[in-house]
Amino acid sequence: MSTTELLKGAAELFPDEVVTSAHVRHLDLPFGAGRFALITLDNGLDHTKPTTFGPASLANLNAAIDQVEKEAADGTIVGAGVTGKPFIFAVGADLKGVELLKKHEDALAIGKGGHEVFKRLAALAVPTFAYYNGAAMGGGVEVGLHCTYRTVSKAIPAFSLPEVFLGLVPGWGGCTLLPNLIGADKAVSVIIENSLNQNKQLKGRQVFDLGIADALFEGADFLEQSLIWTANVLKGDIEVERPVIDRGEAWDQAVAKGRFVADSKVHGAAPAAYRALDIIAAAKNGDLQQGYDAEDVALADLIMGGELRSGIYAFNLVQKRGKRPAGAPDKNLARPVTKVGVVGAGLMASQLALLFLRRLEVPVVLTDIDQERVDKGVGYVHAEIEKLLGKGRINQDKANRLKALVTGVLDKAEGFSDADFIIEAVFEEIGVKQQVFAEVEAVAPAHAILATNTSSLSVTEMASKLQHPERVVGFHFFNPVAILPLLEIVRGEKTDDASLATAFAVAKKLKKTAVLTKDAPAFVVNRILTRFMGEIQNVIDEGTPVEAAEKAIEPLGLPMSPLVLLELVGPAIGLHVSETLNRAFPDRFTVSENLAAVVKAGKRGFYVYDSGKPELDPEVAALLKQGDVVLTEEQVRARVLDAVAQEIGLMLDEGVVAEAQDIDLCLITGAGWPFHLGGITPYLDREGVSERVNGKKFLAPGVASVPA
Ligand SMILES: NC(=O)c1ccc[n+]([C@@H]2O[C@H](COP(=O)([O-])OP(=O)(O)OC[C@H]3O[C@@H](n4cnc5c(N)ncnc54)[C@H](O)[C@@H]3O)[C@@H](O)[C@H]2O)c1
Repeated sequence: MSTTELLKGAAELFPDEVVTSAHVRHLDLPFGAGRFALITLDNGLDHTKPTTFGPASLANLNAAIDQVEKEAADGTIVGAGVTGKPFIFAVGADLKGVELLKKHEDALAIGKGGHEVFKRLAALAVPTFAYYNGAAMGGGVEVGLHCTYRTVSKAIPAFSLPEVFLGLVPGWGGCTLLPNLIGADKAVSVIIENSLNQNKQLKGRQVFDLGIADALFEGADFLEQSLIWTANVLKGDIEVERPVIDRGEAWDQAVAKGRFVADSKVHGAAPAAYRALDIIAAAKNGDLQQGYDAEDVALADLIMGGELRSGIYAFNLVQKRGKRPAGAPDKNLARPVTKVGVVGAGLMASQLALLFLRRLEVPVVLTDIDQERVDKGVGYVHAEIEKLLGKGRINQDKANRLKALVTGVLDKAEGFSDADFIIEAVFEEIGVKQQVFAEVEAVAPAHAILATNTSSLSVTEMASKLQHPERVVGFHFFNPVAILPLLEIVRGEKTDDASLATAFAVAKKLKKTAVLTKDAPAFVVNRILTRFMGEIQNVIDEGTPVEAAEKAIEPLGLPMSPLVLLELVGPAIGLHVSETLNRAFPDRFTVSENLAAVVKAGKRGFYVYDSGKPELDPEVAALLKQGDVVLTEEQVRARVLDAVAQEIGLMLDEGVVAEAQDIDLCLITGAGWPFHLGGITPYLDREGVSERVNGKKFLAPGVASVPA
């Protein structure tokens, strides 16, 4: 089948494709280097709608190459280049269309379509150049990899091969060409490590340093500089040197390292990274066509699998729902925030002070119960600003300005009398928090918002003794604050719209993913995690060995095992939250005697790491009192997943969040729950757990589901 026929057939599968044009214009290169054809990829929309490739877009590029091919063959042009519309080069395959594909053969056709078109670029009779002028991802990057040379702008906002992150492989040449260009080690870092590291993006300089691009230019006159460089290359005045690729053992080691990274992130539970690594491993022999064929098969298999649907679902949640939170009140009601007060200068409070300072750049006042603690909190913020300065993330002026904006006081009246937004992060005890809010209300302006970072207590109860409970909101951050994007915004019974709107406006400035939750015990993430961990603890308490209980959860591919997570949270905090939830829902949340004993013994967790790997601490083993019911791994998994599905079902019935999507958004952004699961509800739906437990699926048909 010809490329044109292949793409025409595929176009019917993508009914709503936003079509990218590939416009060819001609220009004379500087220094008399000759006539040049420049293809510009453009979908005709502004830069917020990046250029993508579906079959019709590929057909347009194919037609542009028809023209350029003739000109190259008859000597009309000396070279050809590809660039993008302002701020965007191209961001790859049209995922909306890919999601709709229902047959393996159709998925295969999409892979082949891309390959056939891009390969023609590589086969032109003249040298080709990709000018990465703006964001380049996936298929966009791969178009450029087929060119002879590449330049990149210092100003590009993002550059990545994010396929593995989404549940695919870079399947239009990425897995094959990149290791052949820059070596397996660097290719693995881009394709596997960056993707699995929350889809880390490269900046222009890194693209150049990695050897993906041959030249790096300022954003302001990028195309002009690129064309001058092109002229110099074509005239032989600039010679591009490429490293000799080590095809020996180093290649195998790089692939092994990639497998180690994949194992540590997804524990074999998601296939994409492993499929990509197989192709990278095979690319060692330099046989490009063999690599492209393997890419086609892997891509089609993955498009038909569940991981991609979950990946796209999760991506859309974070990109869309995360930015436009469901249930947020009219943003025009929000009041300005020009000064922030933070009560407590402990672990969370000092991180919060730093965050408010950096994002709002307004005065931030910290307070605590003694001067030493206040000084420690301010000292922490200063030290973090110094670190940012040291890393070149801010300049000296900004560091000085930020440092001058943060102060510490003992007297709340002195610090908070002109603050508009005051957040408390003191001990997790309702009495202490009520007392703190009463003291704050006595000195703060009437319009000031009183926010609480409580992890599990009732916001309504906390506000109940105040004169103005309507200005209290829950503002629950996750530790580490700089890394976890989630912010659960809790509406108390009396919270008014203006206070809530202000909370959402602040969250936006803090660049957090805000999710509105009802004032229910432990809100979203802590409630689900506590039920999840609680059920694992239950099966351990009943008699299943610790190692077997942990192993049963591995197929979920969580970033860490449940008991390692407990260590991170702190067993005492875990116990405390389970006690709160046990008071609220005694039928479902138990307080484990074994966990209480571990906490009482002052242990930081169940494991010791003497051998480098977690092993049950013999002292903890001696403390454990277990029953004699030993479950199989399947039974443990079923118990735990059933418990989670039941809890989510109840939370949705109670209206803790608006929809199941919010649960997934919370788990992804607040607990690092894997993208390849799409949070948790698509997984529970797919595994039949939701229907078994609640009689129905969490998500509507077609959302994040696998094609029938
Ligand atoms: N640690 C976490 O991972 C985490 C995550 C999210 C939310 N939280 C919540 O944040 C809050 C603080 O937790 P933390 O881990 O930072 O605790 P922490 O013990 O590190 O800090 C609490 C600070 O509050 C101070 N404090 C106590 N009473 C005070 C008062 N009356 N006036 C002023 N300061 C007072 C203490 O001296 C201490 O410095 C808790 O509500 C907790 O549930 C904690």
